[in-house]
Amino acid sequence: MFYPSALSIAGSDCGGGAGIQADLKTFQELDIYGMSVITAVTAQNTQEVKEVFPLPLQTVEAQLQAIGEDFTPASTKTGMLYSAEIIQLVASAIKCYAWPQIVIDPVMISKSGAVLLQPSAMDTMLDILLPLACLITPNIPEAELISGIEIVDVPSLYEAGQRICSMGVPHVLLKGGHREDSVESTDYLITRDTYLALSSPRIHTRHTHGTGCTLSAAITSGLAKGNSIEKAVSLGKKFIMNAIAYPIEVDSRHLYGPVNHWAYADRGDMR
Ligand SMILES: Nc1ncnc2c1ncn2[C@@H]1O[C@H](COP(=O)(O)OP(=O)(O)OP(=O)(O)O)[C@@H](O)[C@H]1O
Ligand SMILES: Cc1ncc(CO)c(N)n1
Repeated sequence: MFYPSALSIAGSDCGGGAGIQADLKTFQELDIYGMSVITAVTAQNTQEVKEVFPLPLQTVEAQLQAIGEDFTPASTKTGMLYSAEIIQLVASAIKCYAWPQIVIDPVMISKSGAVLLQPSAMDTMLDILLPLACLITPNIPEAELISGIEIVDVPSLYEAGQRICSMGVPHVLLKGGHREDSVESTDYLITRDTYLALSSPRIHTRHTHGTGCTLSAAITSGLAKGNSIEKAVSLGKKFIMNAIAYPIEVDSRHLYGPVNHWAYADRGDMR
């Protein structure tokens, strides 16, 4: 029996709240052996992404190959992929090494507005990466861009999720973190013919840097341990709820403070 392992293919956030850093902290906290393939280095803090440096394709390819030749991660998540060329390398590695349980967090734009996926790369992501995944976790603006449907209420949200399923992915977790009008923060797990609403109280907080990355890494951890998608998503929701609800103050200058990666109440249930 092997120890559960997971791989994150994503960008580096030197501020430690999002990207690869959030993913590895989450894997560690959930007792997963974490691995990383870095696609880009960002110079960012809680206030803004100052610069984005995509890594040379050869550097990304060499990391994918090194992992593929020696490990089979039980599950893999993708985050910031930046370009069509990087997406092509990632899709080839997933197929070549037959990595199972792929979760796509379709990171496009940071909270401060920086481009983390070139607009021209979206079609490549949808055409060649999406069909390899078991789950995609868009926020509302990302789901609107992918589906071409404006989300104004729950029926249009459901329709957008179903449209994305019809593009070749069996499950869509459409995250409601951007619906600021609501008293609940509800995410919807959508398949071609069902949907499940997962709600938690909406917390008024500045500490939302890295919420999406942390949620998808927690779900990927649940999958690595052999849980169903439904169970892994519900465990992930619990993890992010606690990470937002019990913030840590790392520095008073922070704009969007980081979430707390080691703050969930019921560790027994998560582990
Ligand atoms: N203020 C909040 N209170 C409670 N839950 C929240 C809040 N903001 C976000 N969440 C939850 O955090 C998770 C991530 O959602 P969100 O929509 O913020 O993702 P995201 O926009 O992809 O994040 P990121 O900006 O890190 O890419 C979801 O489960 C969402 O419901
Ligand atoms: C590297 C990276 N990935 C994802 C996010 C989330 O938006 C971010 N801010 N930075």
